[in-house]
Amino acid sequence: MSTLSEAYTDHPLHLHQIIPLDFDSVRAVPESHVWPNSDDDFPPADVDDHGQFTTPVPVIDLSDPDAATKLIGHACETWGVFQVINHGIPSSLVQEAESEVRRLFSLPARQKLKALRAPGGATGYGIARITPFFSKYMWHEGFTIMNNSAIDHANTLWPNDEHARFCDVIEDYQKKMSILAEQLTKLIFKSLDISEEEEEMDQWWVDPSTALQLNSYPSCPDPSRALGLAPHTDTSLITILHQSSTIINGGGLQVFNDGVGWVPVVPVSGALVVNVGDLLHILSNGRFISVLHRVFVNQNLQRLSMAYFYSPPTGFRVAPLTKLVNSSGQVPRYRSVTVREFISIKAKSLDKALSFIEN
Ligand SMILES: C=C1C[C@]23C[C@@]1(O)CC[C@H]2[C@@]12CCC[C@@](C)(C(=O)O1)[C@H]2[C@@H]3C(=O)O
Ligand SMILES: O=C(O)CCC(=O)C(=O)O
Ligand SMILES: [Fe+2]
Repeated sequence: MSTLSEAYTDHPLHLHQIIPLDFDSVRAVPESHVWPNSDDDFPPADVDDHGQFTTPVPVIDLSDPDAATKLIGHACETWGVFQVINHGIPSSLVQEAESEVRRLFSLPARQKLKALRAPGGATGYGIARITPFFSKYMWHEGFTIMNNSAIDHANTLWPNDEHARFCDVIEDYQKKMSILAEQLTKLIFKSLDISEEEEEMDQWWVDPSTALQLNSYPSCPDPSRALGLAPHTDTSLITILHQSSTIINGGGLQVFNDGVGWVPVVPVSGALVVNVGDLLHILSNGRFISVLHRVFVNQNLQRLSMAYFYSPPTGFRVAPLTKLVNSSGQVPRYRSVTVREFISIKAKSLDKALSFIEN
């Protein structure tokens, strides 16, 4: 059985597509990082007299899972994203993890480069994998963790015993995220009226593909000319995201909603953001939207986020769920692909990946 990190080895990148800028040393946005002005499409969504968005991203309370199921199904169908509260992850753990992430990105650039992602590798320090698809670089640095890779990289980042706290907190965070991801996936299937036993999923729950992506968006001398993360959809089944509470006027994470436009995902205290990814879009035969999202940056504040990507095992075949297609009299919109195959298609074609597997 291949692992998630092995799925990326067939798609090596060049070092200039991995090494982040030394953000501490720049006083202006270099030409390589200047994006055309996107003021034209922001703020597009309607705002009321108090400056509140009239169509905010749904916030769902998980303390009553039965009540949440319908709301989750509706949010996946209309937005492809929602925020969850009362999700059972202790806020102290989330805060500790955020402060470890801050400690990591506060290291000097030369130190962080010791944990640089290898050209054919999947884990470690570096810029977003989607970089080669754009002519400009993003105002972003990331650190990708898969399975136990945090330990190896943390040893090089903090050669003394300062890595232990980072490893312990991150391990605990990954464990709790995997429980929540499984719970959310089961609720999502329930909302589709699919029970987990119907689709041979035993192996799925035992050996899901998971990754934790730590993101830093350093403060930027001219945020109107830079972009934190370019528009993309996640390859995952679902992504669970914690964002630091920095409220960035007109910035931070934004999601695209057809008919509404780009809408900010305003941080709600204690909430986690849940995105529908491409694999759930395929399984639901396009009913659930793989949400397009992007990140803007701020002049004074660094923004941090932690994204937990949850997918079936890499060898698992993903196709529109039979029961769903049969019961609604639809035809399957997508052919079946293994998770590994889809990662490979996405690595080569990014936003065209779904159309490449369309029937
Ligand atoms: C499992 C993964 C999803 C991801 C690629 C990765 O190997 C780890 C990083 C993830 C990330 C984070 C930023 C946006 C994104 C598109 C990227 O370039 O790297 C996602 C990838 C994804 O969802 O495909
Ligand atoms: O930082 C964010 O809010 C979004 C991060 C993201 O989209 C990702 O890691 O895929
Ligand atoms: Fe994303």
